[in-house]
Amino acid sequence: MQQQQLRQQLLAKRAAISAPDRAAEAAAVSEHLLALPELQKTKRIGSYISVKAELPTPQLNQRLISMGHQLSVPVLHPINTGHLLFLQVHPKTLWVPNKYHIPEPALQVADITPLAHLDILLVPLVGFDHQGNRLGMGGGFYDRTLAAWHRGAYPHLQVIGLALTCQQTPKLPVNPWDIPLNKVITAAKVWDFLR
Ligand SMILES: Nc1nc2c(c(=O)[nH]1)N(C=O)[C@@H](CNc1ccc(C(=O)N[C@@H](CCC(=O)O)C(=O)O)cc1)CN2
Ligand SMILES: Nc1ncnc2c1ncn2[C@@H]1O[C@H](COP(=O)(O)OP(=O)(O)OP(=O)(O)O)[C@@H](O)[C@H]1O
Repeated sequence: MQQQQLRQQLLAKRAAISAPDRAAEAAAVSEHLLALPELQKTKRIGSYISVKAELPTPQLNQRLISMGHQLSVPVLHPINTGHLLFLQVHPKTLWVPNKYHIPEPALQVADITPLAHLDILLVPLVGFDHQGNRLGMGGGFYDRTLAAWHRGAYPHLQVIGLALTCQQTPKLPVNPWDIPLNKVITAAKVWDFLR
């Protein structure tokens, strides 16, 4: 199947999940994540602000902050088009919608967290397969932003996808620029992809 067709099919499946089911899956995913050994010490964590039918992150993000983790979220890079910057979230953060209507922190240089400083990056996805391949919204933002990581630039960084169960698919078509994930967490389990 064509990648775009597959994306539409997976987006439709995701949109068909009821709000209570979505919330229940998010709660289960949060429990799995927070139980990981690497989360037992405070870390610098990159997350995302969920929109529409994505696995919801508001409660998870709030819990990560209240546990003392330092939280950053993506901003569309103002200069390096197609890349993401991560900005730390704090009580005084001003939120502005980006061109996709996703809230992001107003750009403040002091809040920039270089990718190299993050320990864990939680990424949204449209689909994933059993080899850790990821299908996103089609902007290539995470692929571009993580290209240096994939070449070994910051080996301590773990990239973890958060997903609804219906987002798994047996095999995704893989493009040369696609960046595979270390783990994907669904309500039922933590998928570990050895690299
Ligand atoms: N919550 C969240 N944040 C994220 C991403 C994401 O997938 N989810 N991204 C992952 O890369 C980046 C933004 N990339 C995106 C690329 C395309 C579309 C998009 O096409 N969205 C709508 C149209 C939105 C609108 O204009 O209302 C669409 O479904 O067609 C959205 C985000 C960074 N932040
Ligand atoms: N490292 C890169 N350098 C240049 N272009 C890239 C790179 N990675 C991806 N792209 C471009 O981005 C476009 C979208 O890629 P793709 O469909 O794989 O995005 P995605 O992973 O689904 O999206 P996202 O990461 O934003 O959720 C492709 O046309 C591809 O050419």
